Amino acid sequence: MKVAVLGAAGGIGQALALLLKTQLPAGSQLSLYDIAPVTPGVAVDLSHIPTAVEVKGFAGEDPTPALEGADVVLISAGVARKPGMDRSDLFNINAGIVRSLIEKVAATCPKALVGVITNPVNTTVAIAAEVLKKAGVYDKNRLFGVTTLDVIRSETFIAELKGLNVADVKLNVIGGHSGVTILPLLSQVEGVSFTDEEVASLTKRIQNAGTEVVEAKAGGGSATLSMGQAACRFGLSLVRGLQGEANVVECAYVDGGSEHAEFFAQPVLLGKNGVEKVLPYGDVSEFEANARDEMLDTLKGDIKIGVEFVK
Ligand SMILES: NC(=O)C1=CN([C@@H]2O[C@H](COP(=O)(O)OP(=O)(O)OC[C@H]3O[C@@H](n4cnc5c(N)ncnc54)[C@H](O)[C@@H]3O)[C@@H](O)[C@H]2O)C=CC1
Ligand SMILES: O=C([O-])CC(=O)C(=O)O
Repeated sequence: MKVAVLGAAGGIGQALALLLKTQLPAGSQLSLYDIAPVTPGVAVDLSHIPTAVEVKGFAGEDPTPALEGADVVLISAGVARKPGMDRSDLFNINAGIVRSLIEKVAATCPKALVGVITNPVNTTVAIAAEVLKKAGVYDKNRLFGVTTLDVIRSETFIAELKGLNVADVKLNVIGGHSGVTILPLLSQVEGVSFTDEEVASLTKRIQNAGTEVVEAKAGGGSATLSMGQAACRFGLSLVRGLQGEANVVECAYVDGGSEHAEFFAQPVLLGKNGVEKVLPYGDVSEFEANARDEMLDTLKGDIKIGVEFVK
């Protein structure tokens, strides 16, 4: 199994690479690429950790050597937010970065499963899809916007609020990955009940959790360590699916035939071809149904910007 991380010298990339070095199945290859010249050194550093995962690092303008033979590609290349910015403010720089990296993926490893972390995810995934379509290699089952951070934040905040063992908290987070498009389905958490006030405040906290980190880091960037963990969880789930493990389910932002939007985050069953099956996200409360319906104009607008960028 070969996993490539693009943006590997960054805050997310280095955390993710460390977790993958220690958690990928024995015999895997980890391929690190970033424009930053430090990247081969990051790989040398990681290579001293005694696990049966081979690490190689590549820097420079061309990601091709890092992508050759990749089964999974995780992309966190790009710029991160500073206080006062919205995720959509990253579009001007990150749209072009994602477009050129996906062009290389299309040319080098078109069958790879691709997880896009780079913001604004609602839009960068649409860009990736259009680039893959242009190259004639688009397979909707192989492209994912990584929304796992919304899921792990929800699990953490719910467990904290309700005094639960976080390992027991499971829920779907649907929609997209910014502001009101992030919708945790709190009504589905088993064994707890929330007051209307708790639902409103917890939903808002989860939607604004990225900003919570951006403000706390005071100009030093956005979430990197929790995102490294989230991307590792998602990347390992992709690998487990590819290896034929049964019942591997994650929420992700996919082109899954949703009635709501062209791309929509919801649970998917992962397998040897990426998405084996798009799963229903289940019953929702009245609050959640309203929040879902109200987000759709924003989400569709974000998607349209991505499609138009490539066309
Ligand atoms: N999907 C999600 O839930 C989350 C997404 N993000 C996003 O992830 C992205 C990365 O965040 P950080 O790692 O904190 O940023 P960072 O600035 O620490 O790292 C970004 C890395 O990308 C590299 N890079 C820039 N252009 C490149 C190119 N053309 N090819 C290869 N590498 C390139 C830079 O050299 C840098 O090492 C941001 O867009 C951020 O908004 C952040 C947190 C959560
Ligand atoms: O908020 C940001 O800019 C980074 C991000 O996507 C998150 O932490 O959820």
